Amino acid sequence: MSAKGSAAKEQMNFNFGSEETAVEQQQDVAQKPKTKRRGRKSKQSVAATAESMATKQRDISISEFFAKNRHLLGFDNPRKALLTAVKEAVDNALDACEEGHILPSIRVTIEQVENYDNRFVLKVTDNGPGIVKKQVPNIFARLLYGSKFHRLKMSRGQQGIGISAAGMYGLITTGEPVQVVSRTNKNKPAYHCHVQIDTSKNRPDIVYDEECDFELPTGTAVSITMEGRYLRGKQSVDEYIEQTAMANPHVSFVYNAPDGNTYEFPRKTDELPFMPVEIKPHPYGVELGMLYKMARDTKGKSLPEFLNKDFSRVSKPLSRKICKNAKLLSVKPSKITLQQAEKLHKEIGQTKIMAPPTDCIGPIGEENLIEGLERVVDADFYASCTRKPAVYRGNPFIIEAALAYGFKGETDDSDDDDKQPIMQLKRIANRVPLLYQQSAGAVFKSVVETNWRNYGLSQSKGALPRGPLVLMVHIASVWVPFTSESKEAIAHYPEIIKEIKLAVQECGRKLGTHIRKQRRIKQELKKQSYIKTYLPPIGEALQEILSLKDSEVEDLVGKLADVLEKSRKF
Ligand SMILES: Nc1ncnc2c1ncn2[C@@H]1O[C@H](COP(=O)(O)OP(=O)(O)OP(=O)(O)O)[C@@H](O)[C@H]1O
Repeated sequence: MSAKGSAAKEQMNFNFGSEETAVEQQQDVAQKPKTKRRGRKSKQSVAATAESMATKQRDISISEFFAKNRHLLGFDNPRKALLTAVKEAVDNALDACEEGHILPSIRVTIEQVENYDNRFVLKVTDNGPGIVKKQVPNIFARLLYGSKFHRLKMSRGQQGIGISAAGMYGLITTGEPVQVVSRTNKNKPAYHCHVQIDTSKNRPDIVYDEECDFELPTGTAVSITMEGRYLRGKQSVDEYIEQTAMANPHVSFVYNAPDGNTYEFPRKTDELPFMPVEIKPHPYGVELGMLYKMARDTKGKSLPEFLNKDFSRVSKPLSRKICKNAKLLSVKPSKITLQQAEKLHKEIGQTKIMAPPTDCIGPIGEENLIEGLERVVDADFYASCTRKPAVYRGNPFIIEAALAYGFKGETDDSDDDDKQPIMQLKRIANRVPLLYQQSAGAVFKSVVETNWRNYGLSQSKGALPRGPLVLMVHIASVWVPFTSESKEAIAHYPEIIKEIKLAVQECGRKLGTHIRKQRRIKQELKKQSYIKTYLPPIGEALQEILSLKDSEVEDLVGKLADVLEKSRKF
């Protein structure tokens, strides 16, 4: 064997372990000194072989994976788990009502189970269109099963994991199945079902089912018994409900909290929000591998037909132009090669294509944003801004911002900036409040990078500004780019950050004008009160100098006070 050949062999042995090396390795192990074990014989780890490992290699069901990694879905501790379960059920209830063009009326009830400190029954009832009997088990006891993942349309849910994960968490922590009652037609009975997930198969087991009555003509009630912890305050269920009410003025909420309190949020508007429609993907957002797969799976008979039918904003003439420029006019989509797909992909990138349609996303709207804020914050000043639609990775999105400044009932005469509270930042995605990981996402980054000193607030570097201020930022998109499956923070896409900054700056400018005016008024009032304090002694001095009568002095002081009043600039 040549030197080159033997070097190559050595290399191979090193990489893949030939028989020789395996024997050498065994000798190596045999030569290693045996460690002395004291006391009872403990089991020794036996070296695995490829064959012994092969006996253990098998499929992992998605539910087994998420049962082990429940923190990825927001079930990392009992307090957060309770919030996540409420959120999943309420988000679904709202999505279902809006898809059915029904003004949502939602009731959330959380009751502590007797004799258990940490066990709760959560029940969420909606007046939506209901769920057909056949789908109930899959929806509540099978992960990655849903109607929203494969479409491009704004909705709260998108992954198809939420409610079944909450049911699975309930089952794991208490052994209790999910209970569902749903009615789809007022002339028919409701369907009642107890269902639990078989985690090894990711399939539902129906424990019990029957026909029954339901309090509403159509709708769904889901009950989950689960381990949880109820604490009020920041990142609580209470805060989530309050912020959901703020971002959804068209929803009527009744919330029965575990401490016996009932909170009601009557709807502020009888108008349903803008109803988004489904769109096709935009060619700019499609990556090469996906384009290749889509072309081979398409029903289109030619490449231009594929581009025209499967994408938005590609007209027939434009689709022909793209294929012609890429010299692919005669290629059948089902026979396209990877190299041809790459040429097509390149040509798409070089062609000017209109931005995607935006009727797939609905903003809350400037008026509704303020109405929503008024629902929860009684302030002196409100401002809002809805930006024009923009696009990230081919997905259209809209950014909105609204702020409330100067909380009524809280006297704040302090000129000391350090005594001012830190701004309260509320992040909303597709009308759902995000309560965790505030500083991890694009909203926080954009807000701290905005120079709030320009708008009359104090701000330390890299921090939120100070002031009696609530700022709400909403992103509406067909696909919100969350940083994880638990949907807590928005990824740092530069296009999104830019839009957030522009929306926040517009509200900031309006706030700046208000704050400057307020400061002028304050200074003016201070000046006037100062002068008013000295009016009587001035009168007395004038009386002495000019020998005036008492009535003349009174008249003079009155006139001076009038002049002062009329000179007010506000
Ligand atoms: N209250 C309800 N009324 C009608 N349909 C519902 C209701 N709850 C759930 N669904 C249906 O069940 C599907 C699965 O819901 P699930 O919460 O698991 O996922 P999702 O809402 O699609 O997405 P995500 O995991 O992001 O929340 C939904 O897509 C919807 O079609």
